[in-house]
Amino acid sequence: MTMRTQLKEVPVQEALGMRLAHDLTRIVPGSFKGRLFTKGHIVGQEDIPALLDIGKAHIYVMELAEGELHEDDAALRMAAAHRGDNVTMGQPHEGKVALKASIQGLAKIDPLYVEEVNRLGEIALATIRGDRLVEAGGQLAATRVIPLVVSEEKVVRVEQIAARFRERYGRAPIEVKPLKPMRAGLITTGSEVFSGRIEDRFGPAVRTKLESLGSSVAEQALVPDDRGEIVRKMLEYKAKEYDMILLTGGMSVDPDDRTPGAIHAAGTDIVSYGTPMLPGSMLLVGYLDGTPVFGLPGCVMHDPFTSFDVLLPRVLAGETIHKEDITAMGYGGLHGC
Ligand SMILES: Nc1nc2c(c(=O)[nH]1)N[C@H]1C(S)=C(S)[C@@H](COP(=O)(O)OP(=O)(O)OC[C@H]3O[C@@H](n4cnc5c(N)ncnc54)[C@H](O)[C@@H]3O)O[C@H]1N2
Ligand code: MOO
Repeated sequence: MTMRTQLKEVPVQEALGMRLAHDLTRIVPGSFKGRLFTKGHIVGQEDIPALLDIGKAHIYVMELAEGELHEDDAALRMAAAHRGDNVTMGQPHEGKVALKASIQGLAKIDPLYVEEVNRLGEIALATIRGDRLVEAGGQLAATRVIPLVVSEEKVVRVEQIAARFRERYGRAPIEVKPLKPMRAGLITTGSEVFSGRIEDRFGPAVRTKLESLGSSVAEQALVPDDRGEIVRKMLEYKAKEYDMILLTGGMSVDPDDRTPGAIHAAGTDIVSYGTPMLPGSMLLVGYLDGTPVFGLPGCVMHDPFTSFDVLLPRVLAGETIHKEDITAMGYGGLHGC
């Protein structure tokens, strides 16, 4: 082993038979971005024009010093440090290692952890937002070091931050919580629906949403805009021990909007009526003796992604929603209006 990593530049015309020290990227706007050559590839005669085409007049021949890591090995070690339950780790690709969800579930990624790692410098850890639904195979994070060669000490620092996180929270920094199948009782308010003036469109929308997450609507009732009727139905569903009670419609400001009042009158501890996210600002979330209750405004029937799509996966993952979870939704919560 040499004392310092030796990176020797060799003109491509003289590189015949030499091994590439890293993946080489080709980008053609609009049609291609990826690796043209893989680390370890032995340069052949036919490769020389292709290398020149991507602007490589020289290649690196590398002898790694003790205490230094190649970008691929550094990325693999860092990804392994971050990785927790239900997360798969890919192979290095242009010095980058991706972490993906192996199941549908709730992504758990701590923003302060991500910042602490990135504060080290020469390290890039990019993630999706945590506490959001991720589908099986969906990406969670990708990590790499910035230089081609990095001191091993830097990677050890990442491993120490990850170990401290695990010790403190009893879980890995990046993991996916599985969703429990839950049975919901659904109460659809609205005299125009109850009387048959218009067809119910909320039931099918909520049913589809729950089923896509492995849960179901066990029972649905249509009720008029009448506080007493709504309260009675809620207490009936509570007695039937459904895992969740969902109410639709009548969530805004009209005199016929009786749903929030009824949810309160039934004895629900209201965590929040009103959510700083659009669409879904009139959503109510609370607990009736421990059973999660959602009051769903009209937009949930219409928009594909609302505050309900943020909060439902958390409830299905077994988490309790607190007031701070709601107030934190405003920043980045404007999706449409
Ligand atoms: N002046 C204000 N107007 C509105 C506010 C506000 O704060 N001030 N909030 C807006 C927001 S945000 C939403 S979302 C909507 C919907 O609120 P509601 O939950 O009260 O919805 P409804 O008034 O009950 O119904 C609205 C609309 O949707 C139809 N609907 C309701 N349920 C069903 C169903 N099961 N099947 C088919 N169609 C249904 C209903 O007939 C109305 O057309 O309010 C904004 N306005
Ligand atoms: O509950 Mo409504 O957005 O917020 O459309």
